Amino acid sequence: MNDDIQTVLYSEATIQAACERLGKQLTQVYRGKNPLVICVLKGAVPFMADLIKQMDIYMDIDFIDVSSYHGGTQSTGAIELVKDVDQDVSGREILLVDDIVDTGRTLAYLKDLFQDRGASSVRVCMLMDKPEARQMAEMQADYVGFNVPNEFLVGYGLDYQGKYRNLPYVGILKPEIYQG
Ligand SMILES: O=P(O)(O)OC[C@H]1O[C@H](OP(=O)(O)OP(=O)(O)O)[C@H](O)[C@@H]1O
Ligand code: HPA
Repeated sequence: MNDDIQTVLYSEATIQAACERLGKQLTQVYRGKNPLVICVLKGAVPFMADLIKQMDIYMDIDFIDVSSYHGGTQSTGAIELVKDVDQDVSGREILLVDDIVDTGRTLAYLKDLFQDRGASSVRVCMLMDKPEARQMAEMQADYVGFNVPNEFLVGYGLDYQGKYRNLPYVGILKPEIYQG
């Protein structure tokens, strides 16, 4: 699997340092607030696991699964709710945790969903922000690990056709992998 990678953009150590920095920041923001921290499946699993270990606060966690890429490199535009959260979000301070904001469509869908359900706040923590790909200009994350180039990335949760999520770093695939 590692042989399929052309370039490593963010090493394991660089990602862990970002988790530590974000975790400290979020500890200050949420101390005493008992937030509901929601992991956006599946891509955010490695980031969620590392981030929450760096947050020294009481919290609840939950999981939601929405999908728009269906395995390929282009957003299909239509967001599908595959699995909802288990908990009532009304009156809760929500922190959405995801691996990447790209076009912004997933984030727009999720913010609307939780605001409509009466959350008292909805903030967003993304490991990566790809600003050049944004189709919804107003969609910004509140806390971001890295601004990334406008390339299709894999690793640390990000997949191509369901694979590469388990790489401990983020990189770019060799072109021949896309060409089959
Ligand atoms: O800003 P956008 O263009 O909407 O893209 C961002 C979303 O795309 C990816 O999820 P995907 O829909 O591929 O599901 P996955 O996490 O299960 O891979 C990623 O994890 C984000 O949730
Ligand atoms: O760059 C990406 N790679 C994998 N999945 C994604 N979902 C949005 N952007 C990306």
